[in-house]
Amino acid sequence: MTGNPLGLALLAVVVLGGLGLLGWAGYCFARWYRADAETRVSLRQARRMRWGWKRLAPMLGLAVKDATPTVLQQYGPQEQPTKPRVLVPRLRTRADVFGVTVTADALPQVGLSAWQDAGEGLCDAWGMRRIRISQPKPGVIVARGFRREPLEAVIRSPLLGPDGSPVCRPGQFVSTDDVLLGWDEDGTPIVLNLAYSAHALVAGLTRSGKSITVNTLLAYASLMRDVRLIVIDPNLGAVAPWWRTAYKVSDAIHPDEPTEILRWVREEMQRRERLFWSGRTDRITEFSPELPLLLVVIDEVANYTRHPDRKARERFEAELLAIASQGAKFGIRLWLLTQKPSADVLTTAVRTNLSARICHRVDTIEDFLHLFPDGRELDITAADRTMPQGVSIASVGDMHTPVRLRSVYLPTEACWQINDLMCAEGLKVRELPDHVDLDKAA
Ligand SMILES: Nc1ncnc2c1ncn2[C@@H]1O[C@H](COP(=O)(O)OP(=O)(O)OP(=O)(O)O)[C@@H](O)[C@H]1O
Repeated sequence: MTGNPLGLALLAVVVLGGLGLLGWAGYCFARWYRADAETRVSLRQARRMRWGWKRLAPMLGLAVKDATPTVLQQYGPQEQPTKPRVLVPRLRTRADVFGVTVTADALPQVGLSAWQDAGEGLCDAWGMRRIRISQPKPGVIVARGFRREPLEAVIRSPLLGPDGSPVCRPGQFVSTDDVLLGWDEDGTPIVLNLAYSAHALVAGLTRSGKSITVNTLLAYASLMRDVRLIVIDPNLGAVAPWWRTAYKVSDAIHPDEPTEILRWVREEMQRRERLFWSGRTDRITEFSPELPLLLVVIDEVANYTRHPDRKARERFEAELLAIASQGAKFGIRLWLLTQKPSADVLTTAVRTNLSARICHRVDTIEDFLHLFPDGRELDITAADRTMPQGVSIASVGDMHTPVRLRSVYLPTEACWQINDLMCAEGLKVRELPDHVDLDKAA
């Protein structure tokens, strides 16, 4: 066979085909292996959709008959009339935790409106709860099928493995990496970029999901090698997991200690001002372990801004305003959390500088309007008793209009575990307070 060129060519084709098949099988296995349980269900569903497509498309009027004879039919024997061919749009599928996205070629007479008419049939045949059909560009149809509603699903943070323990390592991220906050109702990921964003305000009634949303931010930030965390929380809830590793922490109820921390931040801003001269710039855009981005998170800020000690309260507010209005260009990011976002909690001067807004369920439309002044024109509101825990109205980054956001689920226990990891790598900054005995608590 070695001397036979045809044999050699055949052997090469078989070997290459075999290798291609092996590569494809490897790719499918890797995709399957890396997927979580929900994505695996979607992957199975996507396979069924592809297999049944040739039969389904003509039934739903998404195929066309082409009577043009092929070259063979044209020049071959002409005894029988040529049978029209059935053209079915080519289908590509992409599975994710919510369902399957189908991309198909539009055919003549089978454009967007034909797909929209077939929407209900597709929904039933593909076993979806909802389907959204769009045409992102001429000739391409996208049908997004939802097995699960993104706003109803509880989706664990990608920082956690299937058993709920962290699958991340300290220093894994940098401030320019996107932080996945959650998904909107169409399953579009909502991300935040600490380096390119500014300050933020998070509001919502108690148990509406503020801490879980901010856990994600704190967890990613603590794993960024060019970010330092400063956490202030009079209720201890948000600060406790980060007590050992954050750069500065406070659980004081009186405003004086937090004011001291904010004063240090403001002095740091003054120190950084010199860099503007040497760098011939008016803002810091690049961060490093030596010049880190400072993320300041203050939970239940109303505790300080409405504290009965008027003088202490005013000192706190003065520092807060200085950081809110000037801090961003010096590499400071301020995140304020409050149950009630009213004017007596945060002055308009502070509030207008908090450009990212996340509003979990609030009591009144006025509370919602404090975050979204044009809220009456929106068709969504957070003053809604049916709004589930973990869902908010959010406007972050360069979003044009606010969206409903389902935050990823990162429970506080997981934050403790991430901090255990950091401590194991020698990143402990301080011991837990004297009165805390973790062994006893366990
Ligand atoms: N994204 C989410 N996915 C699933 N469940 C969530 C989510 N967010 C919140 N929850 C549920 O809601 C509960 C309350 O959330 P969280 O502690 O974040 O509320 P909170 O607004 O911070 O309350 P408080 O102001 O009292 O601290 C959580 O224990 C969890 O069970």
